[in-house]
Amino acid sequence: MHTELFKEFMFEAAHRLPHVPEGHKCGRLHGHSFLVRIYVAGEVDPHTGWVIDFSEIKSAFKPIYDRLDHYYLNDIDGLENPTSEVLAKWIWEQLKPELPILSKVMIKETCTAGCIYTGE
Ligand SMILES: Nc1nc2c(c(=O)[nH]1)N=C([C@H](O)[C@H](O)COP(=O)(O)OP(=O)(O)OP(=O)(O)O)CN2
Ligand SMILES: [Zn+2]
Repeated sequence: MHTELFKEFMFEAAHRLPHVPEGHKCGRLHGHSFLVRIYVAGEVDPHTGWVIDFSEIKSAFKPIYDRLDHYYLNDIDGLENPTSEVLAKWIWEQLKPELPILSKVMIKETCTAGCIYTGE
């Protein structure tokens, strides 16, 4: 049986978008409670009944979480223009080597707006 799992994380961070048009509200410094949903996909092990222990996803994401939570995202290498799209790809690139069965990274930066990156 093949399944896709997810685990959610929330972090708080500040950012501004440097390439928006003059006067755009996102050019100003502001913050979000970012929601990150990490997806993995694979075969369910018949003995354990799972693809991977959710806690392994948490452990793999922890060093990334520690770089993001309560930071100014624009100061982080690779996040100088921290849109949801750029952030989702950045997280993918950090996480994929540690979690090869990673299948998607979803970011929600507000209650109504977000992005899904699948590595392409
Ligand atoms: N494609 C993208 N568009 C925007 C991004 C982004 O990362 N990718 N980011 C922003 C801002 O960071 C902004 O904080 C979030 O945008 P928005 O949904 O417009 O914010 P609101 O919650 O104020 O939206 P309303 O639905 O109008 O209340 C902007 N665009
Ligand atoms: Zn924003």
